Amino acid sequence: MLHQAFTHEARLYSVEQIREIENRALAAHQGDMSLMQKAGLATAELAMKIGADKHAPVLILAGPGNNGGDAYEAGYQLSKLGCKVVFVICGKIENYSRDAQAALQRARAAGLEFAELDELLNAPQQRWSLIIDGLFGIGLKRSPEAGIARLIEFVNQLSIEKSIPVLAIDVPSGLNADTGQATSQDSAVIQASHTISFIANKSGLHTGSGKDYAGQVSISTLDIAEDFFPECHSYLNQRTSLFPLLKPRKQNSHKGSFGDIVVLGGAKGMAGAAILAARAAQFAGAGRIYCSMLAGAPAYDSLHPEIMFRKVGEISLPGTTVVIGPGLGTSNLAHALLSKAILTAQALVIDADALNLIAVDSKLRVLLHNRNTPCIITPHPLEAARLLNQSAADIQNNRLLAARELARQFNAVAILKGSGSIICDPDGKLFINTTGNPALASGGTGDVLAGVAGALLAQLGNSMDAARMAAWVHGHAADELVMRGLGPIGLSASELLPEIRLHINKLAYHSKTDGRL
Ligand SMILES: NC(=O)C1=CN([C@@H]2O[C@H](COP(=O)(O)OP(=O)(O)OC[C@H]3O[C@@H](n4cnc5c(N)ncnc54)[C@H](OP(=O)(O)O)[C@@H]3O)[C@@H](O)[C@H]2O)[C@@H](O)CC1
Ligand SMILES: [K+]
Repeated sequence: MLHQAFTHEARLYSVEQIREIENRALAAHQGDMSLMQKAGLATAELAMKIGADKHAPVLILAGPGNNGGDAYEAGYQLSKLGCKVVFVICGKIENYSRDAQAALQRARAAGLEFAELDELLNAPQQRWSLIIDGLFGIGLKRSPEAGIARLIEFVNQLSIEKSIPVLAIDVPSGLNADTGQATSQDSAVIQASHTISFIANKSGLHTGSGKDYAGQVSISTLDIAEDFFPECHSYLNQRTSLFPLLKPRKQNSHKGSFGDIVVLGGAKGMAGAAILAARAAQFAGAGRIYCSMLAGAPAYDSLHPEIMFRKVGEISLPGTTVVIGPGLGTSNLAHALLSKAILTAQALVIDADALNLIAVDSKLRVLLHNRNTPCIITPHPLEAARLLNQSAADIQNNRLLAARELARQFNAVAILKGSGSIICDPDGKLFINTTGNPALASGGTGDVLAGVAGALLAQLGNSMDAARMAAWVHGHAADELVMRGLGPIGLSASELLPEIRLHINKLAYHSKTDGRL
């Protein structure tokens, strides 16, 4: 099975799939400990690593379901390790499952401390070494009601003011584990510094708002055997799976070996977008780069004279990889160029205004469908909303579903941009990107991504591989620059270029040369 090539950390399962795995594992009764006891032990072990200590108590919030059961087991294990714990019960315990009842009884029998919610809210000065969030896991169905929402806000405030780590059990409470969104726009979500995800990794921890709420994610499979896991179709887009894609270059190669890129865009007032995409294609290793701008081409790019400018009517597209959209506008000429590109380009990246043109023209969709190989489309949520005739909020509410629809409807590999960009092919195979940060939320970074995707498509010849590598290297370049203090505030799209070049070279050569280029 393909998924076995990926680690447990890299495989993403839906809540529905996790419920199935859990049910099968529960029915099989493997080992002496229940899954909940294992979950509690794994939580306690992580808690000890990230801040639980013997000098200040650990605050443990236990909710109305099995997530609460995990919390009691974790507290019990922590007490055995010498930590003082204080539980706050949130919700009716009459409805607890048998395992959760047993966990609560074990904690009570061990004489552990329980506090009332009001006591906690009225004692903001109490010092805690760690807060464990066991309010809701994958069973969250609606927005936390007022009392629990107030508790979540209280905990978030406390952890920021006093720098207390917050460990979320399975999922930060209030977050949808599939979509990475809160149940409604203003509903409360625990802001965790760490999340321990049980049985499998979950998409919602890595896309949309998930990255902001989950903090550092670790996985515990609860020792469930590999056979219990079904084939999975969603993965994290990580560096390790990109290594084999870009091969070291042969000595006997020439500029024709690495593809001709044609950037089409740059209407009046937006010339910079096309130039950025062209420069990005240069830095990402394309052999020859041409640029045609609707505003009229300059004689040359003085910073990168290697880019060749051609008049719009003079450019030939067959045999080339076209990047169309950066600064293209939506004029009739833009439309005509897009039709021509879809009909004749060997390979294609469609970005920005080219996507807006497709959104309102069903004939262009038909042309896209008739292409033999999927192109790459790179919408941000608003462009995706136009393409799918939805609102941007609809897109964000279920980014995975939106990416799958985009890929299927447009016969494309879609890169749905945003926090945790999603890369999906027309068959529904999906990757969530692991790199990138708010430094990329500035003008021009999308043009750079389109240019890099074009150059990698020309070199790799496969839209999914190119899209995955482009998204990863684009985000990783921003991460590295931010680590050196060059962002997130004020990082410009142009500064990404040399960093992208560095990391593409590392991907091609690092594994072969033990880190040396
Ligand atoms: N089974 C096992 O052995 C294992 C389970 N595991 C653990 O169990 C977790 C899943 O447990 P779960 O299914 O009980 O769901 P959970 O997330 O605890 O919440 C459900 C409760 O919350 C309630 N509720 C929901 N929304 C609400 C709201 N907004 N405001 C108020 N109440 C709300 C809901 O009420 P209801 O809607 O049914 O009325 C129900 O009572 C999983 O994430 C993992 O941590 C792992 O240890 C592996 C072994
Ligand atoms: K939780």
